[in-house]
Amino acid sequence: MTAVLHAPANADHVVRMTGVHKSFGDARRSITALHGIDLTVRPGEFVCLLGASGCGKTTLLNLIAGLDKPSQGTIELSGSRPAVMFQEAALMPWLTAAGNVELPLRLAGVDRATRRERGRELLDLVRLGNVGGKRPHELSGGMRQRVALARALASALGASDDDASASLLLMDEPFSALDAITRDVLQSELLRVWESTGAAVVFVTHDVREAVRLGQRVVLLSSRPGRVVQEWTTDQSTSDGSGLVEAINRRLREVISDHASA
Ligand SMILES: Nc1ncnc2c1ncn2[C@@H]1O[C@H](COP(=O)(O)OP(=O)(O)OP(=O)(O)O)[C@@H](O)[C@H]1O
Repeated sequence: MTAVLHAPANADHVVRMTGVHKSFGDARRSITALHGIDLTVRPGEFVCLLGASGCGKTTLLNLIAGLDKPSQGTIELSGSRPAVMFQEAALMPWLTAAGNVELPLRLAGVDRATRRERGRELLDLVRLGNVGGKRPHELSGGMRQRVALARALASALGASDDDASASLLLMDEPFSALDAITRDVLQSELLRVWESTGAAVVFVTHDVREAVRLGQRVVLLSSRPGRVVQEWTTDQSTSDGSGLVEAINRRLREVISDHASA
């Protein structure tokens, strides 16, 4: 069975994937990118998807985002369509930072006064309240990613935070093109923004440290075809996470070498 379903608004999950397979190509030359994925993300949860290059992380996000359809299995979504943020900010160069943040609201038919106010609020949230009038080429890479985050929040949350519990933000290696210092700053900014909005986040990365720092749960995918190999719950209150980073790195190395010798 293949289906993308809509769960009731008060569901105990923002997305539930059951037995999801994804293949590309035709019967003669087919690539299986994902094999039997079962994954549930609860409202407000922060889940990191970790795996080696080519294991199907982006494919999985695209399926949740509705940008592609599963070959088999079901994907149940509650709330509205998830918002996506990519490695590149992909801002509209002719719009100001504020104009970019307001764009999803404009497309959703939100009136001008409300979207101006909401745009300002979201730019303030990502600490860019003073650059709303600048265009993307006038901003640093880190600032552009902050604008992209504010725009994704506008798309996920809409004109107010009232229904944030059903919102889902999908992030595909959003900080991997940034230098280490900017990445570190943006990771803590993202945690602050996540805590203040209450939206759920699915964050794709191949960086174990980043996954452990950000996620409440880290889900490891095998090399292609991607399957869920193991999951860890992080408990950031009791340790600095270094033991967990080491354990996940060990498992990741095993997964990669199993694949190389298969
Ligand atoms: N549209 C497509 N047509 C054919 N093959 C595809 C398509 N999209 C992805 N693939 C293949 O599916 C597999 C998974 O790709 P995907 O981009 O999801 O991996 P990934 O884990 O996100 O990789 P990376 O970390 O390098 O970005 C790869 O082998 C890729 O070549």
